[in-house]
Amino acid sequence: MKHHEVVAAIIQRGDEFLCLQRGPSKYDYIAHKWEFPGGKVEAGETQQAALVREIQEELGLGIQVGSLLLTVEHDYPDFRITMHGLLCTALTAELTLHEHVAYRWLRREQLDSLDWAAADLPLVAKLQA
Ligand SMILES: Nc1nc2c([nH]c(=O)n2[C@@H]2O[C@H](COP(=O)(O)OP(=O)(O)OP(=O)(O)O)[C@@H](O)[C@H]2O)c(=O)[nH]1
Repeated sequence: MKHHEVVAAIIQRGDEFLCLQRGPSKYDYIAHKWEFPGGKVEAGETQQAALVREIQEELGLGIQVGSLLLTVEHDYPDFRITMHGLLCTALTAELTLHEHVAYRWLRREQLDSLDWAAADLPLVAKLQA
């Protein structure tokens, strides 16, 4: 089965976290789910560089990458991911959705109100712990 190394940015602003909703997908278990922005790490790229690149591409946002919150191994029916969730801060205020369909800034205790991608549930649980 295919395996991807993925980085996800848990972007904090004050006491709120940035949550993004994916649009349609060929995989129904991913479509319209909420996630932290990010994507696949390319060959030869560091996790930090991949995250800065993805957040610029997806949101037009500059970020400072901080520490690792958690690495999650998750098996979806058609592929596997190793996802590193890194704590980040936004360097700019404005964001534009280039790939996602919606965004929300939510406080810790509100995070479990969203329909998250399955791989993100351990990240959400750790933020709420
Ligand atoms: N970015 C991101 N991907 C996640 C999260 N949770 C999760 O299961 N994934 C999955 O991890 C994979 C990451 O791929 P992506 O589509 O975001 O990455 P990418 O932009 O590099 O992909 P592409 O250029 O191949 O379209 C997707 O299958 C996505 O569904 C998450 O919180 N953030």
